[in-house]
Amino acid sequence: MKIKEITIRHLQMKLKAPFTTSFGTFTNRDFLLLEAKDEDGTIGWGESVAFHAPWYNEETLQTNWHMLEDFLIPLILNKELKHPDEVNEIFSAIRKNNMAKSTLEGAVWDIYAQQTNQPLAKVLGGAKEKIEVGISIGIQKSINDLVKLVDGYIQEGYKRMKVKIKPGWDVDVMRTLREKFPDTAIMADANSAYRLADIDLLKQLDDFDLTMIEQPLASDDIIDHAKLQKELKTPICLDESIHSLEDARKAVELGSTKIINIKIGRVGGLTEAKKIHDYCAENGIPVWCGGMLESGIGRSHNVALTTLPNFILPGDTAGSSRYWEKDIITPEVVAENGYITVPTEAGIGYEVDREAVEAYTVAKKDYR
Ligand SMILES: O=C(O)CCC(=O)C1=CC=C[C@@H](O)[C@@H]1C(=O)O
Ligand SMILES: [Mg+2]
Repeated sequence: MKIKEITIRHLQMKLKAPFTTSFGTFTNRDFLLLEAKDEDGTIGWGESVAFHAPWYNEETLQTNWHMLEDFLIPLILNKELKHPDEVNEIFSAIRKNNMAKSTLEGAVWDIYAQQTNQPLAKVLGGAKEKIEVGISIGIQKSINDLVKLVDGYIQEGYKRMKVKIKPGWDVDVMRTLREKFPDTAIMADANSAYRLADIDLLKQLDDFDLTMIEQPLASDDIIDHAKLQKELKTPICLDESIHSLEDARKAVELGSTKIINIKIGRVGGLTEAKKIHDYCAENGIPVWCGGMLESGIGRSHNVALTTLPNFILPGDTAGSSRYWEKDIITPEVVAENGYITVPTEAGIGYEVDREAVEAYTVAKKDYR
């Protein structure tokens, strides 16, 4: 396969509900969508999960565009590729910038799956016909608002609730949720809001039978997480700290984590995500697929990856309707009773709605 043309589009999609982070609240999702065409005219799609601001990691929509245009596209355009794994190898010469790398690598995987006439899930080595998914809920104005949201999602059939916590919005919140929903799988995502000095407060969360506490400490730490895990009954799950197979190996060997949230963009693409999945499977570390408020393109890649056997915990790949009035794929990703049926068509298994893509496009550039 030889990629002959690439188009990068900046899309701006309005979120159904504002998304609050440590950087503040945003009402739109701005992201890059990459369309690649090979010499046979086969078209593949990739999505950058970088946000418009560097609050989750150091990458942004703009840094991704720069890295793709000035470094990553020139390394791939018109190059003979036998397998998408070669992209990970070619990009190893470039430091970090994983979300930018993943954007282009994902499109190459989509083309490869179409050319071998297989669903993306199958070429990745997945076999599940449906995947179990949960829902991620941001910080709300009141505990009562949160309870209503959780109740609604349980009625929709979602079986796992991920609830963001931070100092002042943690123990009381989790106690109330556990009292209201004694049998529901509940986990907390702290997004690095705590320090090792908060250990006594975090130990109080052990009373609520949480499935895990995601990334309680600094986003670049595995040492303090190892110290904290020794004191906590609840498993720690790392997200932001894990950027590669090597990071995963070191964190597991140190005892910093018992569960890993794999996000394709954060680790540089599907090839690295598979390597982390396989390592964790060999070492008894369950994984699940995190979310980054993706459109249907990124969501379809998450669905495909989650079909691998060690994705044994529900991930954050909710249905398209969780975030979008109208997604850019047809059919949209639909979660029914907490499950998504895996597409069986070749490639990502969804059609791209070009009319919707153009409607959301605020900038675009072609590369040949
Ligand atoms: O995409 C989704 O539905 C989940 C998004 C989500 O929970 C997160 C996205 C990015 C940073 C965090 O806020 C959180 C996470 O850390 O997983
Ligand atoms: Mg997280």
